[in-house]
Amino acid sequence: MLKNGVRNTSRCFAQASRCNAHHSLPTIRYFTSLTTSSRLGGNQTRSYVLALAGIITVAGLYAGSRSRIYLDDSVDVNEEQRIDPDGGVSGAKGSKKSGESSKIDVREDLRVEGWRTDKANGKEKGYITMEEVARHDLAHDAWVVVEGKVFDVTEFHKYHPGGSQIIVANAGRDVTEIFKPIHPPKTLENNLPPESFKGLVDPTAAADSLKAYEAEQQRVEQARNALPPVETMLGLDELQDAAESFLSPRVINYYGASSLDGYSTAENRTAFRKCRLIPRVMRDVTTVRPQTTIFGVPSALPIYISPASNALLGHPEGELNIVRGASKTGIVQGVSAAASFPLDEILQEKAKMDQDTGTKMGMVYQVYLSRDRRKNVEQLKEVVDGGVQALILTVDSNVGDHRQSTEKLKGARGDAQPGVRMGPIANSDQWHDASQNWDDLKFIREYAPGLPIYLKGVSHIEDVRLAKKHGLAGCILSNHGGRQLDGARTGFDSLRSIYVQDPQLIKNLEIYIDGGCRRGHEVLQALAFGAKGVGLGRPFLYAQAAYGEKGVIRAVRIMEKEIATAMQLMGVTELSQLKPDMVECLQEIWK
Ligand SMILES: Cc1cc2nc3c(=O)[nH]c(=O)nc-3n(C[C@H](O)[C@H](O)[C@H](O)COP(=O)(O)O)c2cc1C
Repeated sequence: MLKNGVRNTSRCFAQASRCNAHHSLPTIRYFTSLTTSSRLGGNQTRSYVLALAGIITVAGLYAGSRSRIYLDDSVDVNEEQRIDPDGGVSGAKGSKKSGESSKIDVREDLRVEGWRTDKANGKEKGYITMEEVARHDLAHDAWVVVEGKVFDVTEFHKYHPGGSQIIVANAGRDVTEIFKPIHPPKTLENNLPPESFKGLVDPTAAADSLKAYEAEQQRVEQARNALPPVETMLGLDELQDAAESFLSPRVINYYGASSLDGYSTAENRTAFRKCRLIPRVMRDVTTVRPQTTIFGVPSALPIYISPASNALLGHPEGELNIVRGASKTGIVQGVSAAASFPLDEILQEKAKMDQDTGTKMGMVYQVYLSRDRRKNVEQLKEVVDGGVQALILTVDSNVGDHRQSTEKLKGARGDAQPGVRMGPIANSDQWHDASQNWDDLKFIREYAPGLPIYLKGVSHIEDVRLAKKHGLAGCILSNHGGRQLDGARTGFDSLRSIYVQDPQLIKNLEIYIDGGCRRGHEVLQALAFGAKGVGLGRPFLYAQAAYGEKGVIRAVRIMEKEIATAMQLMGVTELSQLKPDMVECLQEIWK
């Protein structure tokens, strides 16, 4: 059953549980990404809904008691982290997963499985050189090496549950050590048509490639271990610097990348600087209370972790670091549809943390509409069964991104080479659907009944109005960290503009923003214009990359201290006391 040269993949990959029956495969995951397919058991949903009110009450008490900040000389808001016995840098020495090394046995008799082993780049009994593999490093011509075998994944990557980007970014390379720890044996052999197998690489070259990979892993591990103690990190940018001091250029690029010229990414940072704060004085602010609810869940702070893919690229424990850090600090984690651990593992970690802490952490799940809606059905079922508290539907990614810096870094020849047809470009990545529209909400609601839905990636006031009209719980004003439409207005500027036009709209709907926020007082600026909370994406990727779970905790503590201090200096004890007249902004004339 071939579809575009891909056997059984587009449906089965996202439906691992059902496919297992077909292929006798255990959980299927692809590359550093994770599938989000359904593996959780049946009807926890109803009981969860029934229990929700009670849980929220308990969690509210927890968040309230835990993070109330009494600021006097004897209390340092960073104290908790220093004494946190579990705050060690998990996985800093490399997890079991990353420590596994490949055993490449090119003598393995592939013929038993119907594979030809004597075919090598057209030459009988020859080997494919790594130089030859490196020439196939493009989306429309992508080869990878796994355990000495060369595969053409040009069609396959389009159907990869974790998105094609992670494969394309690694095309032309030996990906054994990225691939192997998170995929069952023979995943590619079992799921690709035989013609995708191109041959074998010279065992010496494969071994060299493996050695180089292992040396790189060692370098990263040593560099991470040599970082200054996490307590010396005083701002989120310092955590980024720490991570970037040792991460490979590819990972730095992946986390930092913007679309095209990075205009929107840069604007995200400067947007906050167009405003100045006008504090109130002579008010008793001995005690401040920065707690709120985020996506309907009690939160210690008016910030949350924006869903961002592939945390594993920065640290072997990836999203699990974020679960632990968010749970221990009482903030909400947004889990990306392209997270690098499968949702069931993330949910298991959450359950463990809930048990350890005796409370229920806030976790919301982000989805993209897939062109193959069956993938969404599986995904939503797992999400609902897993008991996440809300859905974030990201709608600014109806087509894939265009990250020139990433393509350049890869040394890709680009689609402009002679003989390769330029546009119109048909996007085939499964997690983007150019046809998505408001009617699709019916579909989402059908498979995620009762879950509040927040639309992420909204900029225009009319779309906020439409979201309200369609009964959505809220909107996240965002330009995706500047990774989608370059030139798109920043989340903070959208908030200001919408507030000026229709303040009531913001009062009647939960509005969040994200993009470029790195300081506590910037969060307060957004709250003054009616935002319920602010999402931070990259800071948590960097924090966990540098220091694992402890970095996540540190990032939260940094923001906690900054928010609490800024509240005191602004003369407010409750977030609701922040008002637009306490922020003054440059008024651009755009029309
Ligand atoms: C590496 C990376 C991966 C991301 N992956 C996703 C994703 O899978 N889904 C999504 O809705 N947003 C994703 N985002 C966007 C973030 O949710 C958020 O909108 C953005 O990072 C906010 O900007 P900031 O990084 O300046 O805080 C990603 C951002 C980055 C940097």
